[in-house]
Amino acid sequence: MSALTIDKVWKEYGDQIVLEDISIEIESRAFVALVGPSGCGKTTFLRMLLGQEPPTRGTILIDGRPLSAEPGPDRGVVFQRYSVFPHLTVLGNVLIGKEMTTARYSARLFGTARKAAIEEARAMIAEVGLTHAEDKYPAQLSGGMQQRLALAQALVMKPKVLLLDEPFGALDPGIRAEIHTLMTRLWHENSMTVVMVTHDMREAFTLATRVVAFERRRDRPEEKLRYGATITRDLPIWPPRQAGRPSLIRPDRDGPVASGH
Ligand SMILES: Nc1ncnc2c1ncn2[C@@H]1O[C@H](COP(=O)(O)OP(=O)(O)OP(=O)(O)O)[C@@H](O)[C@H]1O
Repeated sequence: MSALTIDKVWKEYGDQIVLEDISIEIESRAFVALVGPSGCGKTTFLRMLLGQEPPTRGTILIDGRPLSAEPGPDRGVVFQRYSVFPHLTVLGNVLIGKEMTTARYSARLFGTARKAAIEEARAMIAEVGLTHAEDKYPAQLSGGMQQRLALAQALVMKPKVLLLDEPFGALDPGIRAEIHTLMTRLWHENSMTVVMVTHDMREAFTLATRVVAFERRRDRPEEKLRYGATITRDLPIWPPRQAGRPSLIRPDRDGPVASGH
């Protein structure tokens, strides 16, 4: 389970109201694409789900319980850039999360614990197609490979909720299509709920189960500070997609495993 309940959430910075009265239930294993004009508070919303920012008012629950005050291993995040550590190799980047949580002070694992962690990391690296690049550093990877690495780094921690902030926004169209296929597979195979901010409507409709739009209802310059953005649309994708199940209508394209049609 990994359902999110956002109930009457507001976010204000000083006099500026950024988000206003946001309420939404996100069902377990959904893939929500969040769209909206620049500056309307999409990243702020993700940061609240991550636990980096508290709401000014309202509550956010995960599986019925309040979010912990700090980002925890139950939530993973991938940004458009800079999610990975430049001074660690591919393997080091995927291992670091385990090392930090298991060996809190030394950030090093030993013996069988280390062996098990390395095995898990290698399996995850294979999942995202980077086995041949295990010893490379991020600067030696293409943009698409870096984002695959960022996904592996987040997913090895088995997050219940994966938060994506325009993770594919800087990639070329061809590479983006490839990584969309990978993302779809990862969503089907891993038990997680995904919330992704994107500027790209095509991406939203390609990947999501539901597209949610944030917008300011009143946007005159003198009203900008007094009214925040809220949810103005909430569109389920048709035909419906369900994690782990092929789509009824396009099983060849929209499912966990390509059927070879
Ligand atoms: N820490 C902060 N302190 C003060 N204001 C902030 C802070 N973080 C965000 N804001 C303000 O909140 C508003 C929303 O910013 P946010 O980055 O969430 O928008 P966005 O929808 O993600 O934009 P974009 O699509 O351009 O990335 C902006 O006006 C920004 O200046």
